[in-house]
Amino acid sequence: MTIDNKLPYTVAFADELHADGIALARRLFQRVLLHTDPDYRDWIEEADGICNRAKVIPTADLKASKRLRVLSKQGVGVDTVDLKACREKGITVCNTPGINAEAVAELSLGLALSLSRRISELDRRARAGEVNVATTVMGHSLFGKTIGIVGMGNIGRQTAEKFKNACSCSVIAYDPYAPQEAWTASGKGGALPHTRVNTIEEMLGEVDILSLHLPLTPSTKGLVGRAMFDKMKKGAILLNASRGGIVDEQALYEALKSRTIYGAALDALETEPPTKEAYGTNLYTLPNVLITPHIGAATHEIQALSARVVVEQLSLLLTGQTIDNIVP
Ligand SMILES: O=CC(=O)O
Repeated sequence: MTIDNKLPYTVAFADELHADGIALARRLFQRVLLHTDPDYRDWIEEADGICNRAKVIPTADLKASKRLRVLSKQGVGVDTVDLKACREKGITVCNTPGINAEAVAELSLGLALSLSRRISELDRRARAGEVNVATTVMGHSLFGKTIGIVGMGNIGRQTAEKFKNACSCSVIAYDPYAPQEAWTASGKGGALPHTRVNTIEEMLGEVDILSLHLPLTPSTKGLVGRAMFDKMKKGAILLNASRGGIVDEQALYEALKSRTIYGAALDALETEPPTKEAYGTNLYTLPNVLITPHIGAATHEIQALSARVVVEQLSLLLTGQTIDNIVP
């Protein structure tokens, strides 16, 4: 600590993080640089730590950094971080797994409800003054349906629980790496007798909803494509609130256009943020697609909490302490 009781470090915010995190950083650290500040570029010379959310920090900047020791990332996915460059520079990377889980699970349930009950479509049509829409349009119930979860980490497990508790859905799940408790225990008491399968293919013909909760890695890139859509039920919907690159978007477009599957709700796309050019092409033109701009964790509560954790973890690591959430 220095005379003003602040840690003698400069910390940069590369991205928009919740004001609670920034306020905490201002209380803890001697200098805080926001990406909107004119002197933000100083971070390369001066920052000991950097807080980030979704921005890709250029590899050249990481390599050029003079003092950077810790990159503290909000959220669980680290596909936007050049981990190799960080490793080579001795920069420790940490994230905030688990904190987002409830919010992403809530969104997944919301997307499924909106798609199957056609909520956003009918909202648009009601505003456009279409009459008798309520009597001429029908959706599908979620009650009693079967959801297939791919990836039983924190988010996949919460999603399973939400669909089961809210809509009495049966759960089939695939995750070769998840620990035993993922299959038998719920967070809120009571057993969750999920059916476990050894391959994704095994569940495809059974599920009404296929929900993806995986990281984007070389082995998951393009994992969900034509071969899988062809095996799904005609009435099935795909939910993706994880990462865009996991789904082959051209194959999805074709499956939706030909009604091989019923619909898709996507909070994650291969190109983010969705560009102006992309509107009006492919997926964006289809009525049976719902798109949200990667808002899985975008609640006031979760953003405030996880921004504070990002800063706390940064201060622990800069002061030589250890934490659980270090990314290997
Ligand atoms: O996308 C959000 C996250 O990585 O947690």
